Amino acid sequence: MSAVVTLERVTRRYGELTALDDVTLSFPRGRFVAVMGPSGSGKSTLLNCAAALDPPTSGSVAIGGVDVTRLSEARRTELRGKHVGFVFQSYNLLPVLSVEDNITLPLRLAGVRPDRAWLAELVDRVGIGDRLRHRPAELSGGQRQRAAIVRALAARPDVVFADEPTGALDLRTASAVLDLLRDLVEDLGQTVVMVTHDPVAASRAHDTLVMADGRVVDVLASPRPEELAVRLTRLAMEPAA
Ligand SMILES: Nc1ncnc2c1ncn2[C@@H]1O[C@H](COP(=O)(O)OP(=O)(O)OP(=O)(O)O)[C@@H](O)[C@H]1O
Repeated sequence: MSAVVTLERVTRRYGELTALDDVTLSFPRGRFVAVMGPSGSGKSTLLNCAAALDPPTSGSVAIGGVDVTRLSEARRTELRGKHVGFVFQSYNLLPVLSVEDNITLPLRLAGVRPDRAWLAELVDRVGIGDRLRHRPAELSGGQRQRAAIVRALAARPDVVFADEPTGALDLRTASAVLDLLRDLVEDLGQTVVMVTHDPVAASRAHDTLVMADGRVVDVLASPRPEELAVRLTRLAMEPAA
């Protein structure tokens, strides 16, 4: 399995605090990987480093074979625009733009011509074809997240990072969005890395990384939600090293 994103001995410190502690891992192409762990264990820091948003204090990160730790801020921004997609808990859609303009905005900012056939396929797949001319406020939470998923995939990125993508959704809508993400991985070979606090959400991924104190302490293949819940409860009860 080829790796889309590779972290080699990545450490991220904030002053005295080590948020990410010598992490080496890779995200294989076409996998859906969940990242779990207690609050403060380093999940967001891992995501930010792996997505070239935040440079590590030491170690290296490669996306699509390019060592992003050696790039200038401007080149990292350019690389993200073309190779990395993002999905957030709060959707991050611009309220004044139509859904369609929201979807194509990152492409236009990155100077990439939208591939209309690809966008039509994505829109059709996620089922928001009749909502493109609406403003985000006129959509349900689930529809907004579907629009945000189309936006994330529009540039055919190497990898999509999703930070609590179902955190603001009710159970049924969340389940449908997770099905959609899993289908995009299975059918299109997309790579998705998802941070979540929800063991049920994580159980829909192929693999789950469990973090504690800035390290990856477990990699579980297709874990059951109960198994994850027990593991996380134990970690939350363990005193920090
Ligand atoms: N910009 C920052 N400045 C200083 N400390 C930070 C910064 N970002 C994160 N930290 C610290 O780094 C550690 C890891 O934070 P991180 O946000 O990665 O954890 P997390 O697992 O995502 O937590 P949560 O589940 O609560 O979002 C925490 O102790 C946090 O306080």
